[in-house]
Amino acid sequence: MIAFVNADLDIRKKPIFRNLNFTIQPGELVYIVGRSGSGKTTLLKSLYMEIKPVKGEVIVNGFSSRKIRKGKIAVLRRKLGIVFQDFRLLEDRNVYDNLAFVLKVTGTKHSLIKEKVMTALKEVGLEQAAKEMPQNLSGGEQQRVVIARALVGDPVAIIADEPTGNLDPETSIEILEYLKKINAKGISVIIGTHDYDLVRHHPSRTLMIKDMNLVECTIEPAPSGTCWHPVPKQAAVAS
Ligand SMILES: Nc1ncnc2c1ncn2[C@@H]1O[C@H](COP(=O)(O)OP(=O)(O)OP(=O)(O)O)[C@@H](O)[C@H]1O
Repeated sequence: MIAFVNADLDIRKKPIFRNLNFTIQPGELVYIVGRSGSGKTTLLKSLYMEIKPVKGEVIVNGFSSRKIRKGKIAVLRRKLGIVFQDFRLLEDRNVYDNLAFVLKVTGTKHSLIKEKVMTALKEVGLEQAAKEMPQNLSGGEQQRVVIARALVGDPVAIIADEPTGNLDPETSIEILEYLKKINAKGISVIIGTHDYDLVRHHPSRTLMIKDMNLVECTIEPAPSGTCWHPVPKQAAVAS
């Protein structure tokens, strides 16, 4: 479970969020949407405690930002799979070793590594690519490897920051399908994105950044019907 309680988030003393109060239940798929610079990355970073609230707290999987000790942040992060827009795969290792690396540094028993890596690769349909070097794969395939890497440690939640930012629209939808499949297993998925088209294709709970806070919203067509905009829930009901 994720809970923000009266939380203020700053970046270098610049206020980004004020008085955040919301929860995400286990197993939810939630989009965080907002224009460039509104604070999507900041919010996602606070989930893995790279940024801590300057006031109030965020509680993630039982760890409070107010109480967590430095050593426990690594423990929390092991239960979170993190997916970035720019993949961040190790280019000097093949796909298998990129995943195995995560398990080795977290002290997984040697005898379990192969099975866990191959199971995660199967989840994203890439078991045949285990021996490939990441740079020989397409962008969409690399992002699927990143998703497998995020899954390999049996996370309670996947946190994805613009996971489709470098991909074409069709591949983006495919990536979302993999994330939805993972979510169907009960793993929470939190996605920061400004790709409203993607949200429209795979609708789910959507939180929009507005006035340094988050409002529940629905992705609705603009009057022209050609562009899609987030509409705050109350306004959507009224119209
Ligand atoms: N290292 C930094 N130093 C100073 N300001 C920063 C830094 N990182 C982010 N910011 C500022 O904090 C605000 C929120 O940034 P953030 O990256 O969270 O937004 P975002 O919604 O994820 O943007 P984008 O969609 O462009 O990635 C922005 O105004 C940004 O300029």
